[in-house]
Amino acid sequence: KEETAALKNSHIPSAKKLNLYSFDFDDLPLGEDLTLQATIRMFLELDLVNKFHLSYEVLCRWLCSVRKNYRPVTYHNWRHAFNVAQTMFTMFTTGKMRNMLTDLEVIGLIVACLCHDLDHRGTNNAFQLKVDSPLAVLYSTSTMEHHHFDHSILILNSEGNNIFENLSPEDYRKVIKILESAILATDLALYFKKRGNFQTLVERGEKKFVTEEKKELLRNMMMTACDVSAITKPWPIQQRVAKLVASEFFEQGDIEKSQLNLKPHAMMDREKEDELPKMQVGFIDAICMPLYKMLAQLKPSLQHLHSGCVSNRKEWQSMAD
Ligand SMILES: C=CCCOc1ncc(C(=C)O)cc1-c1nc2c(CC)[n+](C3CN(CC)C3)[nH]c2c(=O)[nH]1
Repeated sequence: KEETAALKNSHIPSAKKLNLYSFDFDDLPLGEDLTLQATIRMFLELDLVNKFHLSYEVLCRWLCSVRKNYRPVTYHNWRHAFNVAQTMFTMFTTGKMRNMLTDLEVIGLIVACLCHDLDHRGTNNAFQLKVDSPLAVLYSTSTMEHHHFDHSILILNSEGNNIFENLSPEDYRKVIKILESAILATDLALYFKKRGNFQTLVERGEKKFVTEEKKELLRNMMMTACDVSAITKPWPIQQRVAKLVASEFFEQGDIEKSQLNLKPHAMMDREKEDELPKMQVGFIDAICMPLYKMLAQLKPSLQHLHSGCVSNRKEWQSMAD
């Protein structure tokens, strides 16, 4: 398609120009095409095209397919996936995590970030069950996350979209396993289940994460850290994103009230909008802060994420007071 050719023949701006190495990266100034070029730039900066003999044209076609397979929902759209991937890129580079991971893990995680919310409908797992969506029949747990992974495989299996076509059969099997585990890990229910194990390792001063099990645990904690990384951004960015998240939550709450005659979760009830700052502080304390604290303990070069989260918590707390 012409979109693939346009991207393939376009001049890709430098990482410096795109501010890709910053934990304070803001996608707002970038137009749609520039988000695709910035993603290509990340693959080039990580030298993934050479290391895995990626066909540049297939990479461009695959990226156009991924973006097209995100629905234009209020928050869980292409830009969310793009931002999550940029945080992962910055954790690898500025955050100095790269030397803890193999090349296969690096490409697996970047692809997982870009694909982790594919075909999201702007509603959560609980909602799928409430409306008896076919997805809930297919997957009773981590419903959406299983669908996002499925959709990732669907795209890879489409003509001219398999970026992993030149990998050895063994590497192919490994990277798909990394992809599946990483995408499923974005279900916060799984994060809660595994966080204790990670805490034990970090408190014991684990630095290497050598066994397969420990590597998978680290990768999956990184996925959650990237997924909620908007909570660490400079306040004006965090406030803008929180409004998008809140409106998507409220859209679901509206449906639950009007069409399902159900009382929505407070977070999804626009009549409780004044409680959002308090809920954000709760979300930060329950989910975000412990994770960024552990990651900063493991790698001091990740401290910026923790500091951003601390400073946004102060902003939300002052709004709640
Ligand atoms: C202002 C509040 C509404 C917007 O909310 C947000 N805005 C931005 C971000 C972000 C990552 O930047 C994150 C949130 C945000 N996300 C939340 C999530 C994850 C889907 N949960 C689940 C449900 N609970 C278990 C029952 C844990 N509670 C949240 C919350 O209170 N805020």
